[in-house]
Amino acid sequence: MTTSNTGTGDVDPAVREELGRLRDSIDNIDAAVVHMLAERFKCTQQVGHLKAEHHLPPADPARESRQIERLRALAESAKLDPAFAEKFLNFIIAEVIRHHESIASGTDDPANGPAPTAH
Ligand SMILES: C=C(O[C@@H]1C=C(C(=O)O)C=C[C@H]1O)C(=O)O
Repeated sequence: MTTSNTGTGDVDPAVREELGRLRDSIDNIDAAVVHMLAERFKCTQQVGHLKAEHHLPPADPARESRQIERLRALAESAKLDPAFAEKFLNFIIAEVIRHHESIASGTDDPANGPAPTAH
């Protein structure tokens, strides 16, 4: 019978140390991703308010196509799976469009980010 390693077993200390070092980097990267996404959503919330104010549609498929082409090329040169990069961007854009629809209909959650200041 095989036993699964739950992470609490008798692991070589050198392996445990290497794992801990790698996980520290993963935690730093995850924090950076969260901060970058938060900044991106701050911008897209402002775009949403601008669009609602000027009666522009929430989604812009032509812009999205250009972004996807660009991101796929960037992913390829970074040795990241372009299909994954595309899926990831589409996932984010879908959420942004949902926010833009809520802003346009006046049902947006203020927790998603403030309206831009008056100009
Ligand atoms: C942010 C915008 O709105 C939508 C969201 C996009 C995004 O998250 O990058 C891109 C295009 C639009 O469908 C925009 O038009 O720039």
